[in-house]
Amino acid sequence: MGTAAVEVENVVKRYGRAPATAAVDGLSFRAAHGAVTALLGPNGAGKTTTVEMCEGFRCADNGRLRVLGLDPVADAGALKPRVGVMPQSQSAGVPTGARAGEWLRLMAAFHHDPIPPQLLLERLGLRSVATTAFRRLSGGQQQRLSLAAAVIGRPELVFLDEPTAGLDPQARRAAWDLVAELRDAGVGVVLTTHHMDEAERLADHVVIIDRGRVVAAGTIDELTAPHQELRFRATPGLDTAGLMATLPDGCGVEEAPSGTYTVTAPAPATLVSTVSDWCADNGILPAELGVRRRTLEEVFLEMTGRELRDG
Ligand SMILES: Nc1ncnc2c1ncn2[C@@H]1O[C@H](COP(=O)(O)OP(=O)(O)OP(=O)(O)O)[C@@H](O)[C@H]1O
Repeated sequence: MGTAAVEVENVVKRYGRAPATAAVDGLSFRAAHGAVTALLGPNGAGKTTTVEMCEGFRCADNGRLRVLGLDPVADAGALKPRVGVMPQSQSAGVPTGARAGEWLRLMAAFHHDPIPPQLLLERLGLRSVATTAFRRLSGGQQQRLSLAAAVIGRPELVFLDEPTAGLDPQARRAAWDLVAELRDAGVGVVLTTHHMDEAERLADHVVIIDRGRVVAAGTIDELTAPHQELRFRATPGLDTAGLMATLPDGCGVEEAPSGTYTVTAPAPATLVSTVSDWCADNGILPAELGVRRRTLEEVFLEMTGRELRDG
C-alpha cells in the first residue's frame, strides 16, 4: 500500500485516571484512498474512540495518527474542508429547530464545490421532509441527514460511525449506494458497523477490533477463505473418529443433527476429495455434499468470542 488516507500506529487511549484497561490499546491499521475500510468490533471495543481520534476530536495518549498525511489535532484546520464526519449520535451539532434542507444548504455554503443539497435530499429520501425541523424528523431521517451533511463538501475522506444504525432496509440500500459511489469517485471511507452484511457488501478492507486492539484484518476473502466447511448427509452414527484420522491436523468432524456431518478445516485443505475417498472406502454414499466458506459473522464471533460482555 502506498500513502494511506489514514495511518494509525500503536495508538493508545485511556479514559480517566490510569484505568486498568485502555479503551484503545496499541491499535494499528491503515485505510486506503478510494477504498472502504470497515471497523468491526463488539460494543465497547474502541471503534468510536479510534474514529474520534482520527477526526481530531480526541487526543491519543500514545502512538501515531495521520489523516491525509496530517496530524488530526494539530492540523485540524487544514483537514476540516477535506474530511467528512458522520458522528455516532446523529443529532451531534444540528440545532433541533433547523429544517433539513436549510441545514444542508448551510453546510454546503462552507464548501467551494458542494454536492447540490437538493440532490442529496433526493438520493437519501429526504425531499418530503426538507422543510421539517430536525427534532421532528424520525431517527432514521436524522441519521440520513447526518450522512448527507458528512458528504456534501465532496470530501477526500469520510468517517461514518455506524452510518446505517436504525435505518430501514430501503434507506440502508440508499446509504450503501452513496458510499459505493463515493468510493468509486476516489473518496476514502472509514466506517464502523455492527452489520456484517454491510461490511460484506461495502468493505474493501475489514479491521476487526476487540478490547482496543486489532485481532484480524484483511479483505473479506482473506478473512473468510481460510475457514472452510464441508457438509454432507449420510446414515446416522458414522465413525467420525475414523474420518478425523484421515484429515489434516486441526480439522474437526461433527454430527449434528443426526445424519448431518460438518467437517471444518482451519486452513485451505482438500476436504472434498479426502472425505469422498473416505466415504467410498467405507461404502458410504454422501448426499448433498458441499463446501462453503464461513461467513464474516462466524469469523467475527470466532475472533471476538460468543459470550455477551458485561461492560
Ligand atoms: N467519554 C468516555 N469516558 C470514559 N469511558 C469511555 C468514554 N467513551 C468511551 N468510553 C469507554 O471506552 C471503551 C470503548 O468505547 P467506544 O465507544 O470507543 O467503543 P465502540 O467500539 O465504539 O463501542 P460501540 O460498538 O458500543 O459503539 C468502552 O469501555 C467505553 O465504556
